[in-house]
Amino acid sequence: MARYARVKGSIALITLTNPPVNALSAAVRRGIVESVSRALKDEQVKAVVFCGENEKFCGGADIKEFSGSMSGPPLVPMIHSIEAGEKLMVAAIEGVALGGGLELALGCHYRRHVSAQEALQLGIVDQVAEGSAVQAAMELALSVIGQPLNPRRLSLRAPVWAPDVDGVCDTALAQVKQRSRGAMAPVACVQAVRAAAMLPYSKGMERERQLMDTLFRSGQARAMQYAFFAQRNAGKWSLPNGAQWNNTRARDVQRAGVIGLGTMGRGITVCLVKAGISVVAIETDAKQLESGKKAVTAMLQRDAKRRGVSPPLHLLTFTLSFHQLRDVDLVIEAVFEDMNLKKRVFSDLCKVLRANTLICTNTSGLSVDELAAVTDRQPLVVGMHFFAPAHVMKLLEVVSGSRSSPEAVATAMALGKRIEKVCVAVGNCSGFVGNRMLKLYLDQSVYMLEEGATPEQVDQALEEFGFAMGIFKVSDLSGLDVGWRVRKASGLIGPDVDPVKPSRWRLGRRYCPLPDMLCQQGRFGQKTGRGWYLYDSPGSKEAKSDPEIQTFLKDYRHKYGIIPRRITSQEVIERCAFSLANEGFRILEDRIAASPEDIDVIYLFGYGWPRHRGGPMFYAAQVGLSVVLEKLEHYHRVHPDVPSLEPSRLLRRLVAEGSPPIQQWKSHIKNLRSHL
Ligand SMILES: CCCCCCC/C=C/C(=O)SCCNC(=O)CCNC(=O)[C@H](O)C(C)(C)COP(=O)(O)OP(=O)(O)OC[C@H]1O[C@@H](n2cnc3c(N)ncnc32)[C@H](O)[C@@H]1OP(=O)(O)O
Repeated sequence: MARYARVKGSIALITLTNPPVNALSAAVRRGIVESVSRALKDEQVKAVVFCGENEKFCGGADIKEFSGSMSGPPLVPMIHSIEAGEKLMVAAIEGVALGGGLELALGCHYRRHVSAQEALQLGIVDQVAEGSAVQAAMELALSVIGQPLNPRRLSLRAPVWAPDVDGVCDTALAQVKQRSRGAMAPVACVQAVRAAAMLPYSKGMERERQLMDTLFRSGQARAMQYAFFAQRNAGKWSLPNGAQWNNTRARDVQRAGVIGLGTMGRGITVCLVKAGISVVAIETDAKQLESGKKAVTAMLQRDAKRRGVSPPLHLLTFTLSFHQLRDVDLVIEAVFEDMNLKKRVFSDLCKVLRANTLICTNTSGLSVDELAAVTDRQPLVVGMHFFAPAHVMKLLEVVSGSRSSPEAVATAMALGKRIEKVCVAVGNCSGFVGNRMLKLYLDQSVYMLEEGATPEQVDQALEEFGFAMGIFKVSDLSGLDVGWRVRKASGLIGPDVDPVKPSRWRLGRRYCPLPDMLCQQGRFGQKTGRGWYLYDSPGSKEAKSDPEIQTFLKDYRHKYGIIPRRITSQEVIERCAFSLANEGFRILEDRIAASPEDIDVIYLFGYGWPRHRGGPMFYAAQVGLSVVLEKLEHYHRVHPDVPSLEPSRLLRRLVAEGSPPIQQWKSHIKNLRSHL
């Protein structure tokens, strides 16, 4: 809707009213068209000022409408009629002016913005005002009423022609194509800029419309719209006992403790302090404490310098003494990923913490219930699974154990939001959601190496699909020794395993010993300068093909009598993506995740899944569930020794029920026990 009011005698004030961000829904567009027409007809009105309710100009087109049939006045003709209007039009921009909101502002003859110095420099706005933008816009309108409008109409401006504009666009296009990894919209943006710079206004607009039509109809647009709402819905968590985001109060956290100042503990400390929370950071070793202190201080100083503020170092206490934790509201344990060590820390914490202090564990997959069981406060224990580097990565899995209280979950979710993470509440199982699925994706990748692929081929296929980095590059970055240690701890590698020709069969299923064999050679990835790839020196980042790995793989296949075959990019994507989705369906069956959207958000923000592909569950829906089922059945027939390739019950059920849209999957999961 749009509200119309006449103010200061000669000004029509049109207020966009569609909370929370005044998106341009059909009703809003209709309201604008009617209000503009009224203003144009009213002889007393000399100028029109547009603003948004609650000091938010406009968040753009209403994305919710994109999935249905569009009704109401179309956006572009509406903006054209404003621009062509015979009365002065001014946009009073406060808060946001995004997408169609910015277009509406650009259609006006004058603009202002409350904070965007950069927009001023770019010539997008004419003045930056302190105080009320609406008042400033009205004063501006009154001061320019009567001046000719044609020079203010953007459609009448000559294209910005530079002699080398074509070359500049070619260069930009090449760069964008490389960076966008298959995403169509960034490429179309450069093409639209080229059209704007080189063609007359109407032709440029026509070209933009064509580009927009293509994008609008694409699966990528659907994926991005889905990802947008999935991200926002993830915050609206619910537990089977009825507790949910809007009926459970989170506790206020003023002071927190962080246990362990390794890579994760340092990143978590930085996040908390940046959000204004006092942190007591604990180490057991003086040297480690000192190096943690230096690293955290340096990170905060760098960040503060970038933002032109002073680093909040006064919020930090570094200590070797657990007793300093007695006043904190919440503790995040971030010690080494070792169950016994974590249990010891949890018992020690209970001796010093107040009885009502929450204990959170930053584990990437250990049982939250098992850890909670050693404490005197099981309802106050939850998992907070951060992703490395913790001060950079947006994702936080909040793990609700079987005895975690709604208040503890609410507090961890609220704290995550406060430190600007995208939080997803998940249930407790080995690996939770993200790493439980990752295991199967990693398995498929190494099986393909056994069968004939190289790390380069697998990575290239994944990067062409849109991942920022292929799985083998990611493994080198995170360190191959991490998984090796986990496999040792879980008994998959031990004294019984032949070090020269290890078995390819463990726990009744196929096992690929290649990663273990690499670790035995000291190839831990970037940190040792050698992993699946070769690096110039330990710690360097540029991955180069390593002929030794090619020979190693050849020898390995020869040793085990494997005849290598050509593996296509299609097979790489199918085996990786469909394995992920298949485990995602099992996770939904087990009720470890509340919805497919939550799983997709985890993969988008924690594992580099390309946004223009929505997430593994959305991708499966887009490819078609019956196709995914057929492919999984095929791969399971070919690899009967890989039970995880067997299609999940839920996938079969959904296909049998006619492959309903992803939003309806939840209602097809009935009578299954929930862990959330
Ligand atoms: C009819 C014409 C069709 C063709 C038009 C072609 C040209 C125009 C294209 C566009 O305009 S596309 C849309 C461009 N706009 C955006 O992409 C903005 C997206 N929104 C945001 O980035 C953020 O939401 C924000 C505006 C910066 C606000 O961020 P904040 O963190 O303050 O709040 P959120 O939690 O993100 O959002 C609050 C609430 O509002 C809903 N919402 C936000 N933007 C839109 C929108 N454009 N359409 C519909 N709904 C929107 C969001 O889902 C949240 O809802 P709830 O979760 O609270 O229900």
